[in-house]
Amino acid sequence: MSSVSPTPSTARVKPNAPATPQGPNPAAAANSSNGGADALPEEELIEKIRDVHCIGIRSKSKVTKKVLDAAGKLSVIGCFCIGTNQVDLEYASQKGVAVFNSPFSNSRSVAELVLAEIVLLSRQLGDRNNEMHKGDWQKVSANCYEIRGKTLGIVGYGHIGSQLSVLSESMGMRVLFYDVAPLMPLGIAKQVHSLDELLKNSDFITLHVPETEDTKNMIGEHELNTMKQGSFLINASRGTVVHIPALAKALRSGHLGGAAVDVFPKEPAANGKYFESELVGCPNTLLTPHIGGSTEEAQSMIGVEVSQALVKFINYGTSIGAVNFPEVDLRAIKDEENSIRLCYTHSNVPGVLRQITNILADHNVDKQFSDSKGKIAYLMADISDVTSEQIQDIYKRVSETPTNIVTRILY
Ligand SMILES: NC(=O)C1=CN([C@@H]2O[C@H](COP(=O)(O)OP(=O)(O)OC[C@H]3O[C@@H](n4cnc5c(N)ncnc54)[C@H](O)[C@@H]3O)[C@@H](O)[C@H]2O)C=CC1
Ligand SMILES: O=C(O)C(=O)COP(=O)(O)O
Repeated sequence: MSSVSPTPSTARVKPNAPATPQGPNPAAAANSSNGGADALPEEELIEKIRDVHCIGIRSKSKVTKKVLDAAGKLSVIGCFCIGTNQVDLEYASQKGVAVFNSPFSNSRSVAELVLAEIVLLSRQLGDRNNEMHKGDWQKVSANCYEIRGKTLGIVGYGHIGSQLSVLSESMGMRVLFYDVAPLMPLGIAKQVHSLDELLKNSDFITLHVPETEDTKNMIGEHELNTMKQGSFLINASRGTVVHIPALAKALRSGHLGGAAVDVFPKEPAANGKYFESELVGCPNTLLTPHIGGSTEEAQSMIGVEVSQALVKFINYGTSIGAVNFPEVDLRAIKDEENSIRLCYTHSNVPGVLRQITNILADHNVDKQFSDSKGKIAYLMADISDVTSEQIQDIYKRVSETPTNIVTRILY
C-alpha cells in the first residue's frame, strides 16, 4: 500500500515497502551503534526533525512540545524502548502524531539485572571488587547474607516486576508487591495495601513503576526511613522516582545496607566522563549507566517490534499498540487499483461522523471503524471504485473539515 500526499500533512511511502520504515527522511535521534548513548540536544533535534515523517528514539531523546511544533511533517514516533515519558504524548496526539513503543521486549533483561544486583548487594560485591582492584584484600563476612528466605518488595508489578517475582522466588525469596492496580500474584507472592507496608516488611525494595506525576520522588526521606535498618534499595525504573540526596544520606548514615541505581534524574547525553551524582562514593552502592534493557537479545527484539509497528502505521494506518492514539485497524484493504483507505485523525467532538458520512455518502464504503481516546479520535474507512478525481475530492473535503487534525489517503 502506498499513500497520496496532496499536502505535506500526509505521509508518502513507497509501494510494497519492506519491513523497515521507508518513509521519506526517517530520522534516528539516538545513535544505536553505540547503544543509544548519544541523544541530540533539543535545538539540534529541532533542526533535524523539520522534514521528517517518522522518527525512532530511545529513552533519552526528549520530544518536547517545542520539538513537535518544529516537526511539521511528523506522522509517527517509534520509542525503541519501554518508557515513553521522554515524549510529550498528549501534545503528540493533539498534532496527530502516533507514538509506539516496545512494551516488554527488554523486561527480561531488566529483571535479570535486578536479580543479579540483589545477590551483589547482599554480598557487598561492589565494594570488595573495588578494593581488590586497588590491591586491597578484605575478606569479610559481617553483614553479608544469602538471599534465600529474604523478602523482596516490588513496587510496580507490571511486566518487569512480575517477571522478577518469579525469578526471585526460584532463588528462595519471599515476594511482596505494591501496585496501584489490584493484580494477580504469581507464585506465592502477596500484594500489600500500601507502600509503607511494603517498605516496613522487605529486606530489598525494587522499583518498577513508570515516570509519572505520582511516582516523582515516590521514595524520599520518609520512605527511606520507613525501610528496615540494613535493607537495600534498587532503582532500574526512572531517576525521578527516588530523591537522590535523601538516598545518599540514608546510605552514608548506614540506615540502608546498600543500593543499586541504574537510572538518574539527569543522565549524560553521551558516553564519556560526564557522570556526577551524590551517590558516587556511597558505601555498597552499585551505579550503572542505564543499562537495564541493554542486551543484544532485547535490542534485537525491540528493533523488529517497533519497526513493524511503524511500517504498519505508515503503510496501513494501523494504530494497534500506539500509546497515545485510539487503537484502530481494519482487515486487509482490497488489492485493487481503485480502492483507497481513508485515515482521518480528528478532534473528538460531536457531529464528526455525520460530516464524514455525508462526504462518503455516494461512495462504496467497504468497511469503516473509528475509536476515540481523550481529545482525539481516529477513523479508518476502505472505499472502493473511486476515480483519481474522486480521491482528490474526498481528500480535500475531509481535510477541510473543521475537526481535521491529519488526513491521509492510502492506496
Ligand atoms: N533501566 C532500564 O533500562 C529500563 C527501565 N524501564 C522502566 O521500567 C518501568 C516499568 O516497566 P514495566 O514493568 O514494563 O512497566 P509496566 O507498565 O508493565 O508496569 C508498571 C506497573 O507500575 C504500576 N504503577 C504505576 N504507577 C504506580 C504507582 N504510583 N504506584 C504503584 N504502582 C504503580 C502499574 O500499575 C503497573 O503495574 C518503565 O516505565 C520504564 O520507565 C523499562 C525498561 C528498561
Ligand atoms: O526501555 C526503557 O524504558 C529503558 O529505560 C531503556 O532505555 P534505552 O533503550 O536503554 O534508552
